[in-house]
Amino acid sequence: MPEISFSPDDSLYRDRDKLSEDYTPEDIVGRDDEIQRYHTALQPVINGEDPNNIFLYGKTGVGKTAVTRYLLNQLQHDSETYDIDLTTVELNCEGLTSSYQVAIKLVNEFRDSDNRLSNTGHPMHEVLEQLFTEFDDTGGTILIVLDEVDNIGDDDSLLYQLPRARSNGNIEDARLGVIGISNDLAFRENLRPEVKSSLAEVNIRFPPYDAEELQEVLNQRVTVSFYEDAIADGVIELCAAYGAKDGGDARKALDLLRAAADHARAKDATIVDEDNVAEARRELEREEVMDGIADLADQHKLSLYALVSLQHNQDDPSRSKDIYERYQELCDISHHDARTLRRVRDFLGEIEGLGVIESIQRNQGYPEGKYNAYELGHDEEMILAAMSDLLNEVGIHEDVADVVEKSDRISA
Ligand SMILES: Nc1ncnc2c1ncn2[C@@H]1O[C@H](COP(=O)(O)OP(=O)(O)OP(=O)(O)O)[C@@H](O)[C@H]1O
Repeated sequence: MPEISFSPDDSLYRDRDKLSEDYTPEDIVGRDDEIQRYHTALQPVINGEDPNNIFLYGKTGVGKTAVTRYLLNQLQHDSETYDIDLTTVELNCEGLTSSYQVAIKLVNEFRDSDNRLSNTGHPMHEVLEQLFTEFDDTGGTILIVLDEVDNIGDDDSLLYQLPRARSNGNIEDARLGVIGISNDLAFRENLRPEVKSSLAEVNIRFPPYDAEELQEVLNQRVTVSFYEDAIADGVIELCAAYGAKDGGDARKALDLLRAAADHARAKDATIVDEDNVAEARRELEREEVMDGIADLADQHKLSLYALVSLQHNQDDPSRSKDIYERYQELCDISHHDARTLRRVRDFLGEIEGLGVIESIQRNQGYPEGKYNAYELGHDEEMILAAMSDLLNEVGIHEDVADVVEKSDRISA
């Protein structure tokens, strides 16, 4: 073993952790209107009145969670000044797909480890009773933040019960407010009217950031994360443009900046430059495409596999009827039911939406008319590596045997 392989290197980063998801920025920039509305909606807490139920919605990475943490920290601080007894509980509902599961988690948020409810085997009304008891025992004002609340799906009875708990006499000694957060815009629309009216007393929409706002977010984070002059001109603009193009997403912009800085650090550079950003961007886009392929359903993967295997030995784009023939062959081998040509065309359209393949419209003239042909939008090695699970199941088509060997090395 070499004497020393890892050693601390901090010539670039002042504090890299401040670029991470877990860090709550001390200052929130570019969300003044939303903060003002949110602040107003939380004001009853400081007045010792019943809190509003608040619903925040907007796409991913637009600051819903960051602004919530920022304002609740502030509220907690100010409550102490005015002797208000405030308890806040933040629960991320990812993976919690029913009211029952969320209710159990909430009960457990109020309990210590030797007193927690197990995940199954309790009638819902008992879980609710225990939850209401926890609220009353805690007393004062309780704010429950349910982040990614759309995970709860159609089984939303808890979202009906919580806002009504006090008026229905289920709790007496506590004032309860619910803050629901969602990036699934359809979820709010599809809530039952009686849930919508109580859960979403105050609605606050978080719009996507524009490039200028993202520059503000990045600049603010640069000052706490990097040493002075560590970021070359143009870097912030590039990262902001990337986030703005991709849904006005601050997380994307920050992730790109961090990835670019990691590239610079790996080269022992003391400045992050535009080349580092370009390199990091290629890498992030590649990861995104690979994740997109890995998440495809088997039928989509079979259609894609058919195209990859055809394209390996030809320069011209493949016609859907040829792709379909190869697809049927692959379905036969792997005992999947083959769908119709029309469905396979739909699958190819969806895969095109991920940027994995590209379609080209051809016109053959009479009698064939117009048709779509497809080619790959990324290297075949990468695509095959991303669907190695299907390859294990279907086996390796002879046309791509040499590529698979290479892609195994990529995914390893
Ligand atoms: N206005 C802002 N100022 C500073 N940092 C911000 C701002 N908005 C977002 N961020 C940062 O961007 C990242 C994503 O933001 P956040 O988690 O709040 O988004 P979100 O809208 O809750 O997204 P999701 O719905 O995916 O959870 C976090 O690291 C957050 O700190």
